[in-house]
Amino acid sequence: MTEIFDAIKKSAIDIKNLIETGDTSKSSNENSTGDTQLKLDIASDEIIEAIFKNVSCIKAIVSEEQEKIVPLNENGKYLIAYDPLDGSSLVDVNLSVGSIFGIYEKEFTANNLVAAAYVVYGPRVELVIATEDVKMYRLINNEFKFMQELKLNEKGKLNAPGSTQNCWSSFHKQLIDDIFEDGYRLRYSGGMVPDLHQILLKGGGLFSYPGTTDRPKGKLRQLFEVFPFAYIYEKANGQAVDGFKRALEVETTHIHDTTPCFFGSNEEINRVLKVYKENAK
Ligand SMILES: O=P(O)(O)OC[C@H]1O[C@](O)(COP(=O)(O)O)[C@@H](O)[C@@H]1O
Ligand SMILES: [Mg+2]
Ligand SMILES: [Mg+2]
Repeated sequence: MTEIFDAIKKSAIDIKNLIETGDTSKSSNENSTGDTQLKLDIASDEIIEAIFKNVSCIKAIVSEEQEKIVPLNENGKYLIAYDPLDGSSLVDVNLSVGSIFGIYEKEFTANNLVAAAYVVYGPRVELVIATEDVKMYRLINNEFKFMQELKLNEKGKLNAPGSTQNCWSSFHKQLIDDIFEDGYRLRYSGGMVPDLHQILLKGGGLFSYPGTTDRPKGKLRQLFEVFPFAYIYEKANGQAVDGFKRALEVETTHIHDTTPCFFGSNEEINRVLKVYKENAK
């Protein structure tokens, strides 16, 4: 597994350089979810694939930017699903973005996830790795230095509500309004990685991306976005759910499946579970 984390560190340095100098315009392609790919999405994907190819323990990969699973090394043990550049449209306005990695064994399903990691490209580059615990590293002079272990408190102060309000169900809107009523602060940049990183570092809160009238199954992708962060939040003493059950119990029928998702500290997630149980049909 160390080889995989070393490969992620290497790709992070290359992607940081790409973000600083690369072309932020759109390509003429769409990915499997129907998003127009930016040239940066494609270039980040190529960087990661080229680096992972040389890691013998990686059997296959699947990227948010590619339609199919790519076999790499027949005798490898691990499967990696990744979002090479999460929040890529934010590069244009110079907000933070990230890369997300889920490390699986046997099959790309939540119960086979064995580790997860993400990189935040912000004013500083930080890497968070979750195996049994959750550790944060910072890029200093081209090397990742260990900074701290991350643990969530029982309750936080931040609220990050995703999607468009006019597509929310009325009970979801009520839940979010009630949370603000209780004094939570709005912290939502539109980048899942920096938004979830902020909640982790500030000790807690709620990030939600519900099922909506236009997207009943939410927007965020299970393998590349939701499961890796669910793993990280659980290992940091928090929770991740789809409204009714653990996100890591959500079934995957296709590699590009999405799911509604909620990440946070225990108190906020228990509140979500209660409201959804009482209201959803
Ligand atoms: O603008 P919305 O609908 O709230 O969506 C924001 C979400 O979409 C994303 O940008 C999707 O990721 P990509 O940029 O990898 O497609 C997440 O980072 C973010 O949480
Ligand atoms: Mg993404
Ligand atoms: Mg992406």
